[in-house]
Amino acid sequence: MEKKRIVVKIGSSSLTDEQGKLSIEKLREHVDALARLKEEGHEVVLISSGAVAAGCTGMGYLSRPNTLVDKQSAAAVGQSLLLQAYADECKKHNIVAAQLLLTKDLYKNANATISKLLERNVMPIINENDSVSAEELTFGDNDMLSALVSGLIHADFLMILTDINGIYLENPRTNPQAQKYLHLHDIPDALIAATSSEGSDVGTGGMKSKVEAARTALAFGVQVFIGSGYGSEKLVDIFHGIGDGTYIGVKTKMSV
Ligand SMILES: Nc1ncnc2c1ncn2[C@@H]1O[C@H](COP(=O)(O)OP(=O)(O)O)[C@@H](O)[C@H]1O
Ligand SMILES: N[C@@H](CCC(=O)OP(=O)(O)O)C(=O)O
Repeated sequence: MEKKRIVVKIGSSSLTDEQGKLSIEKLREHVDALARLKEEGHEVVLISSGAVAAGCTGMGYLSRPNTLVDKQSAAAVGQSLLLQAYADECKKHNIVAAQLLLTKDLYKNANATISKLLERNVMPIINENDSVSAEELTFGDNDMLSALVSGLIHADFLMILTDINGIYLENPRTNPQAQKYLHLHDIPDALIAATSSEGSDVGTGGMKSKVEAARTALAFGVQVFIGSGYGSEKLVDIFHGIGDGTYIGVKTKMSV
């Protein structure tokens, strides 16, 4: 099978429990799936949210804070916990993890480093450098960061994992009858207008920021999947076109 360069973005909603706290069980399942993707011979880059959620307990916050400085402080506490958890789980698969904290001004400087890490079979784990970002979520959020990084490193595929299994005509939490898109060739303006920025309690940007990110990634020639999945085969399944979500810019079955 041809080696592909794959960027996987995991949102806060896919890393937290019902109380909004970092779930090591969920994180472990993601790492098992990332390891399977690497076993298939692909280069894998992870963009992971979750620093704010992981840091709330240490800061004494009962729920996700609203002010910028509170979120930045929670991220400062949570980022090290998040990375330690990833490093521990990666080690079980003999994967070395590397942390990159990027800002909008300087993210392009990471290109050579990411390439070198991939060359050495190390898995880059990227987040925004929340505690020094001048304004909240300067990339828009990690969805846009994942699209920009995908373009920067000439990725073949961007997989955006979230707590909902694809793009619906309307937010299914508001309208449970809403129809789901299985495949989109591109992201029309009407879809961006129709999607909501209302997300989960722990997430940022809702589906709107994901479809905007998908449009950016497509413009760079990167194929996109937005959806969810369970178990260690979920990312391999997404790659093979049988993921539970919406494929954008690709035929549902990828050639392998
Ligand atoms: N049209 C839509 N289709 C699917 N989900 C939508 C739509 N509009 C809004 N959403 C919401 O987007 C949420 C995912 O966004 P978010 O909470 O930011 O996730 P993440 O933490 O993974 O980035 C879903 O839980 C869903 O309620
Ligand atoms: N950088 C922040 C996450 C920002 C963000 O985009 O969150 P999400 O919508 O859950 O992907 C953090 O690590 O908590």
